[in-house]
Amino acid sequence: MPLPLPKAELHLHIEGTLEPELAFALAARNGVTLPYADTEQLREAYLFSDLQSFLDLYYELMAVLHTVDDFTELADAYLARAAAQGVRHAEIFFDPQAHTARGIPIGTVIEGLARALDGAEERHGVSTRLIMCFLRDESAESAMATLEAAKPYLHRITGVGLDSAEVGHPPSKFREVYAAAEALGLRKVAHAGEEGPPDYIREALDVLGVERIDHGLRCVEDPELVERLVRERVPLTLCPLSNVRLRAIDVLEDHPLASMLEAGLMATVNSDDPAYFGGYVGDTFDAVRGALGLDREQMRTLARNSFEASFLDDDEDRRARYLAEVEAYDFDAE
Ligand SMILES: Nc1ncnc2[nH]cnc12
Ligand SMILES: [Zn+2]
Repeated sequence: MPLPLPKAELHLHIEGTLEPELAFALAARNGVTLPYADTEQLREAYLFSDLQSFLDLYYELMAVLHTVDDFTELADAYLARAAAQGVRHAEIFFDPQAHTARGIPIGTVIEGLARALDGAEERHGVSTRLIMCFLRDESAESAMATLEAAKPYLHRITGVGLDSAEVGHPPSKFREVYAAAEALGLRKVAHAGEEGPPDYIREALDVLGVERIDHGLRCVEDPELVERLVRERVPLTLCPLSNVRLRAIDVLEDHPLASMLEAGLMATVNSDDPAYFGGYVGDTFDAVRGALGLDREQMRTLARNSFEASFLDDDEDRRARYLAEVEAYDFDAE
């Protein structure tokens, strides 16, 4: 087997890596009854009409996650899969409010994930960072309380993000929370322009001061915004398979990724919620290459961008090693 193109994954919800098999195993272990007969019936529910229809199932299935070990097992399974697809570095989102709302302490979630991440280098050859996301369809007060509750674990957390149902929940709702996160030394990203309008991307930059935009797909509707994103080299963590499954675009062949690269945008390709959207990040690279006819240099650019956009600023030697691996990658050996 040839080695896959080395890459970083920058947009990955760990709860979105919950495969049906693990969901049923954890349900049995924790005495949770799922409203699906088996994994096959569960998979049949993976037909989404929009972001909300996915989120309903995503939050429902989280009911199987209870213990520190559950979170460790979930993250370790992701890291094994990601490593096999060429991921050398992963910046992993988690949704604490989706667990604390069910009575699971935030410490259980973070300790569980951190145990898997602590072993990731040795077990899988993957370096990691953890990004704590606030649910934008919950209140700003709830987000602030979550940030407060995370204070004993800040040494584990690199940054904050913003996810869940986008439309009607503009970034500006979280102005104070992001200011507080910045004061704590946390890096900042936010989902914007997935289903929401281009102005949400502007707000994420101008009001929240984010360093990357998660998705950012709808920037293409606004040439002035595209020009700014190019000029400021703002990374976009695109998730093409997610966009198809959540009906933001009809078919992968229609995805604007190629034209975004041609426009000079700092695009990266990621999997979002791979257990639900039909592929991990290596599968996603393969899919866009095939559907959009990307050439080898475009693929190399995507890999290079992923490391350049990563939060490896505290470990520039490592970033340089990864970038050297990208430049040395031999497509002829595939
Ligand atoms: N694609 C996505 N958009 C917003 N919130 C999410 N949570 C998990 N996946 C998400
Ligand atoms: Zn996402």
